[in-house]
Amino acid sequence: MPHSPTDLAVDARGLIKRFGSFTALNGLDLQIPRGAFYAYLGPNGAGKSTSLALLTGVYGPDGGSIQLLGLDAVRHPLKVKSRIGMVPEELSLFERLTGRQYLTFCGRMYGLEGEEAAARAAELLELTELTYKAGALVAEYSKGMRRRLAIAAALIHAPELVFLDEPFEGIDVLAAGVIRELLRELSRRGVTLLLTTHVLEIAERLATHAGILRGGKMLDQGPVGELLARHGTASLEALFEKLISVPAARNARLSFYGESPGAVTPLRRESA
Ligand SMILES: Nc1ncnc2c1ncn2[C@@H]1O[C@H](COP(=O)(O)OP(=O)(O)OP(=O)(O)O)[C@@H](O)[C@H]1O
Repeated sequence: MPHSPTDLAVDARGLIKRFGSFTALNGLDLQIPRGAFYAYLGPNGAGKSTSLALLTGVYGPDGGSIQLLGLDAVRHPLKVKSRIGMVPEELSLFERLTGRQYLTFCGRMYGLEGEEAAARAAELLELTELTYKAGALVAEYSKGMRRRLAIAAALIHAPELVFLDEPFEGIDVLAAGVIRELLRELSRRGVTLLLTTHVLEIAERLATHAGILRGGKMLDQGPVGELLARHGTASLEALFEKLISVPAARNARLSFYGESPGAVTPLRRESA
């Protein structure tokens, strides 16, 4: 059954984005029902990060429309930004603040009173298991800690819709479990989540809905059960393989290694 626009947290239609003569998004449609946990899947270069940059107002689209939470995101960017959260793939945090100061600063940027921002920062540090690092400068955080801090920062204003671009990148197994639980809890509370990941096992565990894009176009999207049934596949991984053609690299040759161990052709040195 088609969704009415008010049922949709994200309703992007015909999105176009060009970089010079290259078309990165080529009429992309993306629909996410409110409350869904949407796995946004596609091979490297499919256009996932570019489309998230458009949805969150980093770039303007060259064509198409974007409705977020029932609002036109191009015409009302500030109203929309106050209700959405984003964890980008490339993090740029304020290195000379401590983790606690950074989160409190983010809260203040969204208009929270000082005490409220500090209280929320403390809760989020606890939830992302960063309390023990709260007083250290962000510059001293490891890659996984930085990502967890970015997730905490994206939640400080209690957004109704959160975009997470590769949130599990660089996070160890235990911390990944903590973040997965945090995302599940948000989902239970009705927050709409979009997650990009190349680890399909994560998508498999969390997603209620999925969309698969390639070459800047949506190949198919919908509730996970319906998608799998439609394509006769048993898992998102099988669906991904079916919809995305086998990369050319699989048929490429490795000519300069021997067939068996030790059979590598030795380097020939130019004689002096
Ligand atoms: N600033 C830019 N200038 C030129 N081309 C760009 C720019 N940003 C992205 N592209 C191109 O747009 C296409 C989509 O890139 P994008 O980063 O959105 O892909 P992605 O699906 O997020 O990939 P990945 O899984 O590798 O993160 C790619 O071909 C990329 O080379």
